[in-house]
Amino acid sequence: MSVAGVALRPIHKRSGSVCSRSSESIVIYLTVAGSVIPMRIMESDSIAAVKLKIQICKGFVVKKQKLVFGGRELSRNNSLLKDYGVSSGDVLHLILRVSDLLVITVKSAIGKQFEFEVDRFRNVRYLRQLVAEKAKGIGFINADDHKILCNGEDLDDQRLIDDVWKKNDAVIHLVVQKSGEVPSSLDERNPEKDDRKSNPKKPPDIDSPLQPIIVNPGSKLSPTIWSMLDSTSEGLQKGKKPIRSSEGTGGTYFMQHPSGNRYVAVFKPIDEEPMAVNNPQGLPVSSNGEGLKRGTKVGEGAFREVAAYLLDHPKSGPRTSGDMETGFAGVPPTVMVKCLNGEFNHLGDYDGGPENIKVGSLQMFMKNCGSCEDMGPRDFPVEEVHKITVFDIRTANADRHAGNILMNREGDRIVLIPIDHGYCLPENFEDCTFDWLYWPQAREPYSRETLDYIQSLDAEQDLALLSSNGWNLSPECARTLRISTMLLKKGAARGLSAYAIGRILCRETLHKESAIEKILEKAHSSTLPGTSEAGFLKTVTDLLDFELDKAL
Ligand SMILES: Nc1ncnc2c1ncn2[C@@H]1O[C@H](COP(=O)(O)OP(=O)(O)OP(=O)(O)O)[C@@H](O)[C@H]1O
Repeated sequence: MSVAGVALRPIHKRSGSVCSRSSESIVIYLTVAGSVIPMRIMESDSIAAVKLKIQICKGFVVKKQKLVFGGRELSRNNSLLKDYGVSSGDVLHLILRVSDLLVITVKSAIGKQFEFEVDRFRNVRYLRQLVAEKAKGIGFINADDHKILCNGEDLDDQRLIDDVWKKNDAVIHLVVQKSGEVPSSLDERNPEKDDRKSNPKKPPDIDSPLQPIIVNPGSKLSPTIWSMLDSTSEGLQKGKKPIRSSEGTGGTYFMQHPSGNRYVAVFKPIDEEPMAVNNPQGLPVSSNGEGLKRGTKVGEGAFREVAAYLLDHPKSGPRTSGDMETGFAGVPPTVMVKCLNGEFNHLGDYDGGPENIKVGSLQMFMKNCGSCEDMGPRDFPVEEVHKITVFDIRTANADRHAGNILMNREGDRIVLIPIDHGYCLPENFEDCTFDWLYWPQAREPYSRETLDYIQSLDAEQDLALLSSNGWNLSPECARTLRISTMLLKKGAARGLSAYAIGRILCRETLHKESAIEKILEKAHSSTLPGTSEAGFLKTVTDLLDFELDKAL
């Protein structure tokens, strides 16, 4: 992944065209990182065109932009600004998804060159450890006894990579040079910078800064989840601070391993979700409680994250208490926790008291080499795409863009890891969007194994599972799960592809209702008031059968 994702200077200045006045143009105001930028655009511009203009005039690359207006993400690129109700004088919030990973090239004094992808919030000490590891492999001895220079300057171990990068181009060129005597441990080199040394008696924020929230005492957490909780908790107790991700619209924190050498988990507090009171991106608080996607509520994202993990059954069947198996789609293990730390975004002063405790989802940090946004879909294995399509269809996911699928390499094979499920199981289908719909793999038939998995799904069992874990879905969300599961099973049984099934859930344009929305409308108008849920679903089933037969 390249750091050149967000160019901070205008990429191209064109006077007299996109940034200039026109008789049909309107002025909107973009708020970004605390500043307000007026922009002249055409009312009939599509969202894609506006993003392109922002790129041309302001230098922020299109795929790193998220626009929010009136509490709603302007996520459909082919829709027009006016479709979303934007008019002259309106204020749009621009959120920039800056990548956390930087590509760093390190050159040794003897000309050997290494390339690393390093999180921008890591420090130089961490980079030196990476160099040492790599150097060992090629017999380059005592690499740890070298110093790292950038433009001739000796970089202190505690300097953040982000800080170093700011003064440089897309790639940092560092030189590793043998030093006279470099102390091997951080404590020897700069004791006052280690929290524990400088203040050995400083107590941890609370006795146990992190605790799982277990609603049903009968349900057991898996050893994998316990190990994630233990490492995160120990990391916090050792002063390893949560590090806020620069990506995303909500507060997402990387939780460090006690060694400080890697991340173990990702914490998302409910009060920092988009449009919640403590959102660190400065999004306005939701006026009606609705989240960024239609049919979701602010503050429920963390529950949805946990529900996604619980519902992602392994191939062998529904997750039982304490189960460690990876789910069919590979949703990372996720649990609800409470956590206390001064690094989180707090409205008032932080005093470490009980009112500062945050509730949110804690998800295992998954090793990755970027997201599906970073490359075209051509090389993704069909089965990897299919497992995501199965999950998204059955949960009617309203936020499946390519940035929410991480990629990892296992040998030559690319493995896809679905993340960010805070908008799955919405109350309605209005904002269902699947980026994979236009990937070629979505048109391939499902394999026998996938078909068997799909037929094993049971929405009633799923609802009971969520309920036993403390989340009783609202009747509207439960209906979504029932209908989506039914659609997936019926479509797959007819031999339809993920594309053919998925497109029934998605709107083509902002105001054109999807097939499933039309079916629900028809079902409503053809059932009498007071009809039972089972009766209503029977009508939906008949209409769905008709729609699916049309797709054959
Ligand atoms: N389980 C995970 N393992 C590794 N990295 C993760 C994980 N979850 C999230 N991330 C990283 O954190 C970033 C922000 O997380 P995420 O996309 O879930 O936040 P968000 O605020 O919900 O985003 P969005 O604006 O897309 O809704 C991701 O782009 C990804 O790089």
